[in-house]
Parts: sequence; C-alpha cells; structure tokens
Amino acid sequence: ERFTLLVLMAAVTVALLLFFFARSPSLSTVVSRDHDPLSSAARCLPDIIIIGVRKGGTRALIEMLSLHSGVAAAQSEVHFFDWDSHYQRGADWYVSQMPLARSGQLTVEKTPAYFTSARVPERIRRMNPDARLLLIVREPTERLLSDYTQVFHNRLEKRKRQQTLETLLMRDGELNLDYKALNRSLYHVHMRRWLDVFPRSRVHLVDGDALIRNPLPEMKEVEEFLHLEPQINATNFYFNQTKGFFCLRDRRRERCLHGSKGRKHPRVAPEILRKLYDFFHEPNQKFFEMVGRTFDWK
Ligand SMILES: Nc1ncnc2c1ncn2[C@@H]1O[C@H](COP(=O)(O)OS(=O)(=O)O)[C@@H](OP(=O)(O)O)[C@H]1O
Repeated sequence: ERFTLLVLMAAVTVALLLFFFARSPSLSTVVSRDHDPLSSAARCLPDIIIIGVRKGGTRALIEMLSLHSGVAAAQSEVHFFDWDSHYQRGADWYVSQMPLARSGQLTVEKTPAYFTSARVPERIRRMNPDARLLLIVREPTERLLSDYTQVFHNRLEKRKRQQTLETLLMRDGELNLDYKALNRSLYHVHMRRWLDVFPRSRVHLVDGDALIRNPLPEMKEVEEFLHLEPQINATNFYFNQTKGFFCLRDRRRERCLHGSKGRKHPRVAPEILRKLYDFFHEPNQKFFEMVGRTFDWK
C-alpha cells in the first residue's frame, strides 16, 4: 500500500513538473529576459550631435541613422546649447530630453541651429569634449533657396506678410550680406569657430546633395566614423517617385520624410543665380581648405 502511495506521489510530482515547465518560459527565455536590454534602458547625454546645417538634410540624416539598432535618436530638436532659456535648465534637463537608450546604444540629437550659433561649440565641449559631431552640408545657393522657402512657409502659416526673395537678397543691385539665409551658407565663417574648439577628427562631414541622390554610401561613411557595426544596407532605402526622394524601410515599417521636406523652391532670375554662384565661389574654397576636402558645388 505504501509502495502504491509512493508511486502515486511520484506520478503526481512528475505531472506537476511537466505542467509547470510546459506553461512557464524556457530557461533560456528567463535568462534572456533577465538580460533584456530594454530593462536597462536609460537616458543619457548624447554621444553624437548633428550640428547642422539648417536645410542641409539633418532630418533625413537622423532618421537614416536611427535605422541602425545601435542608435537611439531624439525625435525633436532640443535647442539646448543655442537657447539660453534651455541652457540655463542644466544638464539634467538636457538628458531628460533624450530618448531611452539600451546599454551599448549611442544617443543622437539634431539641432541645425547649433552650427551658426557662436556660443555653441564651447558649450558642447564643456559638457562633452568627446562628443562626435556630424555636419551635413549642401550646395550653398541651393541651401539658401531652401532656407528662404522654409521661412516663406512659416510666415504663410502665421499669416504674416511675405517678401520676395529678390527683396531680401538684393540691396542697391548688390547681394545683401545682412540677409541671414545668405550668411548661413558662408560655411567657412561658422566652421572656423568649431575647429577652434574641436579637432577636425571629431567632425564628420556628410554631403547633403549626395545623400539626396543616393543615401547609402553617405550612411556607410557615417557608420564608419561612429565605429558602428556595418548594418545599414540597400534594403533600407527605396525611391518614391511621387515624392522624388528616397524613403526609409526597416523591419517595422516604411516611411518617407514629412511633406515639409522636399518643397518646391522659388524660381530665381538667372542673373541673380549667377551672382550667388560667383559670390559663394571664394568662401567655398576657404571652406574646402579648412576641412581638407572638396564638394561638387557650382
Ligand atoms: N530622403 C529625403 N527626403 C526628403 N528630403 C530630403 C531627403 N534627403 C535629404 N532631404 C533634404 O532635406 C532638406 C531639409 O533639410 P533639414 O531636414 O536639415 O531641414 S531643417 O533645417 O531641419 O528644417 C530638404 O530640403 P528642401 O528640398 O529644400 O525642402 C530635402 O531636400
């Protein structure tokens, strides 16, 4: 009788054990959940900052970079180093604006206004001298026209009075050097301040015109600069005929940039265009010399 009882108890125990293991996650699942990187996600200071240029393709760059599993990207422009009201809130506030990053992921934010803001390079250096900086540049006249178009649409939304490009750009038959959109395309003026503070090796230049035409080679260079495992590949991009731009694809979804990217630029009189190309020729050469590479600009 005692033997039967023992056999019965053993059978119940085995049944219970089988039932338990069938319903519970396997040991390997438990272990991997313990090490689930998501559980150790945290916000931290950015390792990478996309400093500009405005209208250079900064949104495309950060979106393309976030295709990489090793990158966590801030969604909106933080304006920490260029807006005093934000800067005064301190590093804790800055960190609170960053995305959750899993251990080993690099955090990136983009604020294109940093590039032309005089106090920013030193402020970044003080906070993180090891920050890696990405600067995406675009042919200066094209960038100026994109800048004008952006302001035009902002004013349209706010129902403000519009000004033609000619009124802003020309003064007494000459280019108006006080026009902000023109000044922002004088890359060497702004770059000087960055190179006074950061070694050239800390700043990687992305060719914004090339990124529009064919994003993959530019992104491979970015991966290399950031010492990221090569991951971004041709399947991450597809050309959208309607939009006229490359859109992005990852395991989760396909997406194009917002409609505010890729707007039609104003038609400009050929003689004004000529003036602009002539005007930018010398500053461009200075920029090329400063950064040690050339771009295929007019
Ligand atoms: N893939 C893709 N899709 C859409 N747009 C693209 C893409 N790659 C680069 N671009 C170019 O990005 C330009 C906008 O630059 P930014 O994102 O730096 O603008 S902003 O300063 O943040 O407002 C925007 O300028 P405009 O064409 O003048 O609108 C685009 O030409």
